Amino acid sequence: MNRVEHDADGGVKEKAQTRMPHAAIDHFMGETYASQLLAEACAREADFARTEVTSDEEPRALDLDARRSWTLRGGSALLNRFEAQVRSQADGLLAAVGMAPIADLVLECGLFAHRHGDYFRRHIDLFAAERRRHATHDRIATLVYHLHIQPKRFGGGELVLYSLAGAAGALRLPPEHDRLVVFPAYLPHEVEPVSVPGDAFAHARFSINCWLGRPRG
Ligand SMILES: O=C(O)CCC(=O)C(=O)O
Ligand SMILES: [Fe+2]
Repeated sequence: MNRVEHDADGGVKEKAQTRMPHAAIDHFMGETYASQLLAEACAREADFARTEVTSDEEPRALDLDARRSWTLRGGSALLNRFEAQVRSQADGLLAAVGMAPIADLVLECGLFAHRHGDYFRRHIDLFAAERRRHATHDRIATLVYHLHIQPKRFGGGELVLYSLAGAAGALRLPPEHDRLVVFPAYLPHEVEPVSVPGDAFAHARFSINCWLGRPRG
């Protein structure tokens, strides 16, 4: 046994950090931004469509067994602002999960909503094996920025990180308003089912999901 496994509480955390490297940054964008983005999301409810996923066969298709959530279609100046903030801090965000800076960084960002009954089953964000031919870059790190009305009106929706070794533990992160979570794109994870009493769109679990990637040489 190594030193970490002999440790008390702190050691357990350290072990989880080794198996499921992640970082959480509170107040990442600030309340003014978060409430503006929530207001925009609600005003544009009609621009949200069911999220599609990439499979081995197809670059984009609905697969409601794997993923039930909603994606904002069309651009957003607020999303662009988030992207600019991430770009300016990219090296530090990568370092927070033990990853090296990425030359020619590629960013993919989108705004998502999980409504009543929605979820995203266990998956990795990396396009591996056959799926890889559908993309021109490789995802290196996943960023998830959670936001929702205060106080929170939904239940569930925990982001669960798993170690690569599968059964060796899981880390359940409740979505916290204005918090950014960073983890390597190879780490298996899921969004547990969300329950939104009444299912008002404004009460949904919102998130910006953003990937830091590297163009393929
Ligand atoms: O919303 C989340 O917490 C994570 C979503 C996710 O896993 C993804 O979009 O790939
Ligand atoms: Fe994911």
